Amino acid sequence: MTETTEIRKGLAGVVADTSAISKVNPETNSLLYRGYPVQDLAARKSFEEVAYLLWHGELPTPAQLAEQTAVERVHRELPDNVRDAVLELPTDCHPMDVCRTAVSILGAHDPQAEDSSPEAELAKALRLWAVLPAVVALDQRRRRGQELVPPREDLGYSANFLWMTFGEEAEPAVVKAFEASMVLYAEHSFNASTFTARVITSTLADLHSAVTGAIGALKGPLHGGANEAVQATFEEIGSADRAEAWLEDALASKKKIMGFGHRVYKNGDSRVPTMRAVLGDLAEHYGRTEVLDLYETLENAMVSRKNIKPNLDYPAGPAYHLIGFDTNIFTPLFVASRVTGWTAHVMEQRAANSLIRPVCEYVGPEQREVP
Ligand SMILES: CC(=O)SCCNC(=O)CCNC(=O)[C@H](O)C(C)(C)COP(=O)(O)OP(=O)(O)OC[C@H]1O[C@@H](n2cnc3c(N)ncnc32)[C@H](O)[C@@H]1OP(=O)(O)O
Ligand SMILES: O=C([O-])CC(=O)C(=O)O
Repeated sequence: MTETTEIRKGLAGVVADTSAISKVNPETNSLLYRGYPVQDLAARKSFEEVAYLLWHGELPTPAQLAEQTAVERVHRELPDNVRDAVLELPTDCHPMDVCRTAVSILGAHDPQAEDSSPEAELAKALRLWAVLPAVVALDQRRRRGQELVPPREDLGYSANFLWMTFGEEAEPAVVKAFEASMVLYAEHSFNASTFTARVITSTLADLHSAVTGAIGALKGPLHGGANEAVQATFEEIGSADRAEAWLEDALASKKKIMGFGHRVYKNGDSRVPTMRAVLGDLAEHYGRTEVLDLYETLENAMVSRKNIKPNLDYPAGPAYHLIGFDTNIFTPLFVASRVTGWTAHVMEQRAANSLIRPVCEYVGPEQREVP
């Protein structure tokens, strides 16, 4: 390396490959999945249709959707051996550890684990997507000392997810809100967890390994873990009248404010307006509009103090809290959604693979003799 080598810490701004799956445009503050604006997909399409779009590049015809739905509904139940393994895990480990472990075990049992043909990759992606709600729901229930609730084949993906988690049918307004969050979380180009999945795939490792690694990358609070951290912040602050003082203290002690800022968007996150509206609907639905006061006060204070805007995790955290999910389950909800984007990227990477292996500038000691 020469003295003029430019080092891009965190690969910021580095264009590592091409992708046809989604386009994040910070200039226009837009996000397209396969060309479609995400806010329009969230308003008009089901999560099942969006999953199909991400995997296949086009929205499904009714027949294609019916075929995918039939497979998804058959694979909703957690196999006994995976369920038993999950139940063995300590209840004080993080639910992301449970997700990561469950996906790894599912891979070990998958008959097509080592088959990386496009057909097998798609089949594995679909099965994993279908079964993840059962992992998340089981984990929340076992921690609460509740019985497992089996899936229902007569419900759509989101309604069934809520059914398995809470053991009762969710109201349509809640299903709609949850569904929108699943669509918004599904895909976001070369974010850290997706890039992790692509790095793992680039070594020709299997799809379950890529998703297991991606879950590890998503867990951190600088990425997916922020939605949980936002709820913790809200609980620490307590009420809107304390938000400004809390923020002053937090900034004075150089704390990162979770749910704010983004590596790519510098003027707000394209998904926030839609998720903020969803949070507003949920707050009205549950009669909890005081949450919105705190939300707005903290956002306004952060923008006026630092000019840093919220990211998707900021409205998603309190929205999931209102629905009734335990805080430590929020990032696994992100997993259940993002598994669609991750696996679309696994397939795209495999179709035009090159081992991902950057270089670094060595700054350790010069060569020396072993004493
Ligand atoms: C769905 C998602 O994964 S979205 C991301 C979720 N993550 C979070 O919400 C965690 C909080 N946010 C952050 O830590 C950051 O904004 C990141 C990691 C998301 C992006 O960070 P980067 O692009 O690397 O920017 P970086 O962290 O260098 O921040 C640039 C400056 O803004 C400040 N900044 C950025 N975000 C925040 C924040 N949330 N709170 C306080 N200051 C912040 C940094 O301290 C830094 O200030 P400095 O130049 O005075 O040192
Ligand atoms: O793109 C990123 O860096 C993080 C993000 O918003 C996401 O993965 O949804």
